[in-house]
Amino acid sequence: MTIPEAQAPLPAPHSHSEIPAIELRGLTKVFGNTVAVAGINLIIPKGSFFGVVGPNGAGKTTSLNMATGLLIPDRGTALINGVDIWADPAQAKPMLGIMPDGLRLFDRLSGPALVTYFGMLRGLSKAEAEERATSLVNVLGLAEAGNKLVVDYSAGMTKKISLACALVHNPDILVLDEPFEAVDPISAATIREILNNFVSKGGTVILSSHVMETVQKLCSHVAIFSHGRVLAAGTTEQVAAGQDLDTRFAELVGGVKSTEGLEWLRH
Ligand SMILES: Nc1ncnc2c1ncn2[C@@H]1O[C@H](COP(=O)(O)OP(=O)(O)OP(=O)(O)O)[C@@H](O)[C@H]1O
Repeated sequence: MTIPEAQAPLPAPHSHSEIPAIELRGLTKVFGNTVAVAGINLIIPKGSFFGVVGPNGAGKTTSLNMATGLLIPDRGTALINGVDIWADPAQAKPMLGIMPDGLRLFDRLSGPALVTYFGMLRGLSKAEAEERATSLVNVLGLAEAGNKLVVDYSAGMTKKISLACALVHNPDILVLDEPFEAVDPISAATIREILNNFVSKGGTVILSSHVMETVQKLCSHVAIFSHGRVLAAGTTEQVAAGQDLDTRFAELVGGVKSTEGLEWLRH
C-alpha cells in the first residue's frame, strides 16, 4: 500500500499571523488497505469554535487521535500552539483537554474520584482537583449518581464524566469527539453553555459531530472531511457558502442514498 501524497495546503481559515491552536501538516494514516487519513493539512485558529464533520468512516476520529497524541501518524506533524505533539508530548499534552471516541476510563472509580484523579494527573493539588471535580459533577447533573462507579454509568453519563475529565485542568484547547452523542437535551444545553463560555474566555474548542444544525449554530469554523481528505475548511459562513450547512455538506460529499432494494421492508 503506498501512502498518498499530502493534500495541497488549504487556504488558512484565519488572516492574522498568530500561531494556530492546532496545525496539521500532511497528516497521514493507513490501516492495511484503507487510507484513513490522506495527508491532510488543517489550521485551527486560536479562539475558534471548530466543527469537524464528515460521513461515517471519513477519517475524523483518526485525525483527532493523531492530532492529540493518541495515535501515531504514518506521516506528517501535529502542532499544538506551535509545539509538535509527537516530538515534545510533555509540553504539548497539558495544553489539551481531550474527550476521545471510546475513551477507556478507569471505570472502577466513582465519577468525582475519576475527575479528581485526572486533575491530579495534570498537576492539580488533591484539594483543588476535588473542588473542581465537585463543581463539574454538579453542573453536569451527575451529583445524583453519588458514588456510583463509572462502569455502571449510562452512555450519556459516561460522555459527561469524560467531558469533566477533559475540563478539570482548565486546558487551552478542548478536543471533543462527538460530545453531544447520547446526551439528553438539558445536558446538551449545559454542555453548549460550558463550551461557549470556554471560547468566550479565549479557549479553543474542536468538536466532531454528525449534527449539522448543532455545528452551524455553535461553530465559528468548520472542516468537511470525506474519504480521509478535507474537502472544505474555513469559517462556517465561508464553508456553507450561503446555504444550510446540511445542504452544502450533501453537495460536497454526495446526497442521500436510494433505498431501492429494500421494498421487502414493509407491513
Ligand atoms: N484501528 C483501525 N484499524 C483498521 N481500520 C481502521 C481503524 N480505525 C479506523 N479505521 C478505518 O479508517 C477509516 C476512518 O475511520 P474513522 O473512525 O477515523 O472515521 P470517522 O470519520 O471518525 O467515522 P464515524 O463518523 O463513523 O465515527 C474507516 O475506514 C475505518 O474503518
